[in-house]
Amino acid sequence: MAPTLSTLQFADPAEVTEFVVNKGNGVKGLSETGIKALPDQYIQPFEERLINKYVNETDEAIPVIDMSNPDEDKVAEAICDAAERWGFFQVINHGVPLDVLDNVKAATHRFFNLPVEEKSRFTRENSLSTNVRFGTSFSPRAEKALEWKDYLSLFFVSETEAEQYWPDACKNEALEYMNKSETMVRKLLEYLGKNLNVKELDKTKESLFMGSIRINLNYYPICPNPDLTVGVGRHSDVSSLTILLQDQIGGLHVRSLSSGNWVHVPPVPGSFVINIGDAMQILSNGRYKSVEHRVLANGSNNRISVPIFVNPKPESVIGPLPEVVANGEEPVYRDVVYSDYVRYFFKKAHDGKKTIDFAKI
Ligand SMILES: COc1cc(/C=C/C(=O)SCCNC(=O)CCNC(=O)[C@H](O)C(C)(C)COP(=O)(O)OP(=O)(O)OC[C@H]2O[C@@H](n3cnc4c(N)ncnc43)[C@H](O)[C@@H]2OP(=O)(O)O)ccc1O
Ligand SMILES: O=C(O)CCC(=O)C(=O)O
Ligand SMILES: [Fe+2]
Repeated sequence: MAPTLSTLQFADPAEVTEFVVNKGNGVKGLSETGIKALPDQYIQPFEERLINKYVNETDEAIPVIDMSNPDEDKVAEAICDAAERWGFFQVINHGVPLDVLDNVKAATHRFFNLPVEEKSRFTRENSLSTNVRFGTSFSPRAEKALEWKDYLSLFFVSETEAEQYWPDACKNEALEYMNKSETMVRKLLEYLGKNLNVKELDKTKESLFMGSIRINLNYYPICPNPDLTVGVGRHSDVSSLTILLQDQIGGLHVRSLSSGNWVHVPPVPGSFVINIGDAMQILSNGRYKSVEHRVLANGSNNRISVPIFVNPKPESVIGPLPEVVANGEEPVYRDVVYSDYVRYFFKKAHDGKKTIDFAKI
């Protein structure tokens, strides 16, 4: 039977961890007990909190790019410029049908609203596939302070594997979202590649830029003391490109490369937030920037987001592209096997931009 407010007592912090992490209730389960104060293990060090009054007043904003005429040179230029100067931008009129976005958002709520017994079938311990993982925070065993977020992570291997192992509550919608976004993803990579002297997305470039796909469904429940914690701590993604669908609640902040300010990414209906990941920063020898971002916890609303991480193939060796260093430019990064890079990322707590040091010469 599901625990109720009256039966739940968290006499000591270990009981919270047992309930949230080990029993699979997640922070959503904790939030729904009606808990009034943030448990100690979620209290972030002062400097990691993103209290509104400490976010600099700024009129900076990440670019919003209209892709209605994707073959216009100015669209490609705006995207490459944003990738160099911000590492982040939003796209509108991107060609992905809006009902596909609505459906995957509804499916995200459907999955997280399942009873804990159902969701727990997909925890690291129980999941029948290592490609499907329901979890909480980022890396609970490595973190000193936990993050106020639950997630379902789906690594795409094949339609057949997804059909067999992904949760029924969301698999069709997640697959459709992934498939219907492919044309836009190719277009974005084609623009970014051309600007690096990559003439076409041939098989080699395809496996470097978009050789594997992971979709995460993120759930940020209402938090009792949002100012003391974070939804997601400062990090950069390890992908080549991330396509993020957010709902109307807001809370994502990006570090401006020019000022160092934390800049809010306002929800724009029907848009995607696109960001450069570490793999693309490495392949472009630092021309495109994977930028620190983080998510505020929220005291009044539940929030969801659905990132598609477009990555190199796990076995790919990534380093600065020959096309980029052909003109004598010094490589800033060494060659690394992509799965080694990702394992290094997942094994430690979020730490801003430090993961990329793994590949620095
Ligand atoms: C969760 O909160 C997040 C996530 C993020 C993610 C940002 C990204 O950019 S994700 C894109 C990552 N790239 C890929 O997935 C493509 C390439 N994939 C691979 O190379 C491999 O699948 C692998 C990820 C390296 C896993 O390899 P494998 O040899 O099978 O090793 P495992 O034993 O399964 O995992 C090793 C270790 O990694 C951690 N881990 C694995 N998967 C996840 C996951 N989906 N979410 C969280 N952590 C994961 C885990 O520690 C594993 O060790 P365990 O002992 O715990 O099993 C950004 C921000 C966020 O807040
Ligand atoms: O939820 C968001 O807005 C961003 C989440 C994120 O940064 C991630 O999953 O990597
Ligand atoms: Fe991220």
